[in-house]
Amino acid sequence: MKTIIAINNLGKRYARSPGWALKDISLTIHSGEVFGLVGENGAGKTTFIRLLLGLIRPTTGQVKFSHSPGIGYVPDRPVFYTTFTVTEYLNLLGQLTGLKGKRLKDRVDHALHLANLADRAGYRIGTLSRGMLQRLGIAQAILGDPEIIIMDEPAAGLDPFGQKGIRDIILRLHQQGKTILFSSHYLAEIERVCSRVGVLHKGRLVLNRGIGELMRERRQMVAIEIDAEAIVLEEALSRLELDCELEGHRIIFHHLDDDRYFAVMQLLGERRIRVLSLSHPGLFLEDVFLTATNHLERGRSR
Ligand SMILES: Nc1ncnc2c1ncn2[C@@H]1O[C@H](COP(=O)(O)OP(=O)(O)OP(=O)(O)O)[C@@H](O)[C@H]1O
Repeated sequence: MKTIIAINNLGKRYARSPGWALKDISLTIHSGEVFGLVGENGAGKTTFIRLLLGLIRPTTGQVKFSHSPGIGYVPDRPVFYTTFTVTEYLNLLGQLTGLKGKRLKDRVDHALHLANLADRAGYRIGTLSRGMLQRLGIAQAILGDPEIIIMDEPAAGLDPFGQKGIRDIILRLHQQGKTILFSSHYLAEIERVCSRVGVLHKGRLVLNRGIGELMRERRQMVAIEIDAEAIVLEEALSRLELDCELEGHRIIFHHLDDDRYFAVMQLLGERRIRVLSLSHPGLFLEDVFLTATNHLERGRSR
């Protein structure tokens, strides 16, 4: 895999701010990957994106690009001239970046098509819905055919249809070989479109893993639903030294091999507790996120 962005020991401390907004971030972005950045409010996502774009200067470290790739940027709230039509606006932007003639028309048509806005081409921007505006933000970012596209919470505030619209565009861009980096609060979005996820927590990168790798690990996770409150087994399970969480009537095991599985079944048998179902837990990335950011109160019933 070819490195396209190498980030080394990146840190940012804003003037007159007591702490670090971002600290010790080292990360490699590969060409053609879709990298999703998650983190709670104030975790440092926007700061990271601004540093990548060179909009602010790092306090420590550096961002190196393998060559000079074009970069398209979709801010979290793109601002437009609302009296322009969609096509007029994209034409103007294209002209400002030096496009003209057939090439300009082709690029505008391509951007409209990719952002699923072709049927709104003649509409005034002021009449567009929130989801359409967000897609117009993507259309303007891809107008110059950049190699890298960086988006700050592209699906924020959109309904499920709007979110899916953004996901579809990201997947289309990925198919075209673009390198995409975006931040999001929607874990389902990250899970569906990203090849890798990074979790920022209080300015630090606490997790940086491939989605495929996380999926494989997930297969070792097993949730057992029982006909009793799981909390009654807390002591016995901790004596067996099992890595698990108790949630209502569910016990979630992180790595349940055959021997441990047998021990658990024996324990349940002794207590006359019935197993209602066995499954792989559902909210996969949410668990990963919560564990990485230490919010999960392990072993406690909720
Ligand atoms: N211009 C600034 N001056 C001082 N502090 C700032 C500035 N911009 C951001 N911060 C602080 O840096 C930290 C990281 O903020 P940042 O906006 O990067 O987080 P975020 O993860 O994007 O949050 P959100 O999800 O709410 O957008 C926060 O504590 C924030 O208050």
